[in-house]
Amino acid sequence: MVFGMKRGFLKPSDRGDSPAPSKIKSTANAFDASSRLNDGRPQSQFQFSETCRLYCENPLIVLADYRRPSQSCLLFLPPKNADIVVVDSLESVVTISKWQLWKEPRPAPPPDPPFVIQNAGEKGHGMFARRPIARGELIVLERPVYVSPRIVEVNPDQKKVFYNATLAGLSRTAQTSILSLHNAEPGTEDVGHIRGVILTNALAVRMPHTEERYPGLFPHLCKANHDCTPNAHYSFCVHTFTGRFHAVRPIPEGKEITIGYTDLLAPRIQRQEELSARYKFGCACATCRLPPVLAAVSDTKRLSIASYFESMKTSNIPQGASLARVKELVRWAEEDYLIEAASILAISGLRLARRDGDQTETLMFTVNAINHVRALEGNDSASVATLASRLGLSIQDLTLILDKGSPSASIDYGLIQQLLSKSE
Ligand SMILES: C[S@@+](CC[C@H](N)C(=O)[O-])C[C@H]1O[C@@H](n2cnc3c(N)ncnc32)[C@H](O)[C@@H]1O
Repeated sequence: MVFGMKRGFLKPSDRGDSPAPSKIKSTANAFDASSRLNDGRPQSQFQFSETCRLYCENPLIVLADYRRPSQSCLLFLPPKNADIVVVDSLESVVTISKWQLWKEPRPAPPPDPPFVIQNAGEKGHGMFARRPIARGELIVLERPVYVSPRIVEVNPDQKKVFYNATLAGLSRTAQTSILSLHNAEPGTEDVGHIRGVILTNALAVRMPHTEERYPGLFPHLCKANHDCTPNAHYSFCVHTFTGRFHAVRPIPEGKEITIGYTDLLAPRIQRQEELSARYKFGCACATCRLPPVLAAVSDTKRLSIASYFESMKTSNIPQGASLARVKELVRWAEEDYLIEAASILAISGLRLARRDGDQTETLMFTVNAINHVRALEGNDSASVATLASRLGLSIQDLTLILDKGSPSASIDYGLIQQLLSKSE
């Protein structure tokens, strides 16, 4: 579950070094192969000299800086078909190269992609619905082409070489997709294009070997524009190493598919300031264009939810929280299609109801939470399975219940009761 993750987690102030190539050289010309690292020897056994450069074919690993073993390395995956580059320390690169997931077949995108990338006027390119998309439908699923930690340690003299190498190992298609991403960061020409590209486009990637989320670049996902009431949700599935968008409400054919880049619970003025500072645009979405009275209502609702979340930081069940208040906040979140917030609130509500021994409310909140998590992350989400198991219901039973009607209002609670009594 990706509660709380938002696109803008990588700020210019904490980005470290993320420059890049102005010219892409072929990998073979950029480095001398002088050592190999495919026999699993611990990195401490390697002799690093200032000019040491390293190649491995399976998978291809290029050690681009070498003075300290912890410094940044590149890993191109999968072997001989480099559609992903991972930048990390040597220790991590060795670990990553051994992930089982590279041996498994690559996850397939939806067979009939419901989106198209096209001109979005002043916004540049954008993602649009090719056909009507249902709530909870998987819109796009893809692996990142470029993943790096937030702070990349590179010797200043070697930055250009290093960042040239990061792209040089990729397939032509993957290179082209990175180079076609928008760069909203001025003044990055000196170190190359990719620094600004990461700042403008990065989405959070969960790495199986660390709690840290890494910035990742995706060919299609990064083409989606922002809306303060987005109709799609980004999540990252660590088991398949894929980023996904799901529709959080029905999207009509031709409508733009949008995600939230910033904290959607912040008031309008704050959202606009952040979008302007980081992404260099003034947001003119429908929520930002609300007349003053309605804008104030929208801000109040969002701030109230944010304040409840703040109080959840000290306790899962905040002091003084009541079922009535949580229900009201869920309703507000649903009215504004803030589905991620609605799902977190519903989970909080179910905890509260359980504490109070209120079985009916526990059931209602659990189903409500499942319904929203399904919209955010799809039926195969681990969070859906966890919530379903709390009810003692199978995913099939749940699907039967929830697919009778997508809005939470039309959930068939009678049927749930029936199934629950059957499973007891
Ligand atoms: C991740 S890119 C999105 C794809 C981009 N539009 C493109 O052409 O590749 C982010 C950039 O898109 C533009 N953008 C995104 N959402 C926007 C919006 N709601 N209004 C205006 N520009 C937007 C801004 O230039 C922003 O820096």
